[in-house]
Amino acid sequence: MSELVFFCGTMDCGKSTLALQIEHNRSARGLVGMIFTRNDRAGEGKLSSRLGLVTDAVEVEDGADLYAHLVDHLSQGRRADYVIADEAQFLDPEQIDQLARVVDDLDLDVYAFGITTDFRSKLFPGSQRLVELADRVEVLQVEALCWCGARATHNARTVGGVMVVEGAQVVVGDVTGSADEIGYEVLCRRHHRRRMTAATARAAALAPDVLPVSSG
Ligand SMILES: Nc1ncnc2c1ncn2[C@@H]1O[C@H](COP(=O)(O)OP(=O)(O)O)[C@@H](O)[C@H]1O
Ligand SMILES: Cc1cn([C@H]2C[C@H](O)[C@@H](COP(=O)(O)O)O2)c(=O)[nH]c1=O
Repeated sequence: MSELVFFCGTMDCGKSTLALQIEHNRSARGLVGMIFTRNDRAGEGKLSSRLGLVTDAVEVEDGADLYAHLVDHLSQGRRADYVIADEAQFLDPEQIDQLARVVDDLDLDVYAFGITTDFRSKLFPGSQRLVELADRVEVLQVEALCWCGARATHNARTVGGVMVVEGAQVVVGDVTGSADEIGYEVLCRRHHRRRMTAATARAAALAPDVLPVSSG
């Protein structure tokens, strides 16, 4: 029985690496995958991991019909034995419905990978639809860590290391942003709520004691 599986986690927890491993293991056995992505940091039509691996993929455009894309592909006599969709948080809810239809009507496994929540800890619409429709939701086991050592569960957007809470939902970027550009940092919930990033925690630790010291 084919399935729609949503592999999720914070940024930088190994989702794209797992997508590439699934692709590698299946193609090593002669299977052919249809790989979708959207807004990968490596550029259009790429699925890339921070471990340095990258593969070609179909860039999903606004309004593209993923079910129709597969039907066209198959009716041209070309193969697709399974589907991978990386950066699935950027897909429209309708496109997630199309992926569910690929599972049900074309009997192909669909493996979707993405972050569930944005920098304000709100669900991305595509991820919400995946949680609603997936046969299985798998949280990645290699956990990313907050600067405090706790499991990172939230994605913060930063400018110069300082967490921001205003802005567009979609801004492509990385967890290694330079000082003045928009970047991201994964945090535990406590530090996301307190807007305390590694940089602001470091600055607070270095600041002179704010409590008055008096002998009386
Ligand atoms: N130099 C490295 N050595 C070992 N593992 C690394 C290295 N750089 C990155 N990683 C691993 O890659 C993970 C990020 O993988 P990636 O697939 O790009 O994440 P995601 O798609 O979830 O954002 C990190 O959490 C870490 O486990
Ligand atoms: C939190 C958050 C992230 N993004 C972007 C930043 C990256 O380009 C991707 C996540 O990629 P990864 O492979 O999981 O690291 O999403 C965004 O646009 N908006 C956000 O709020």
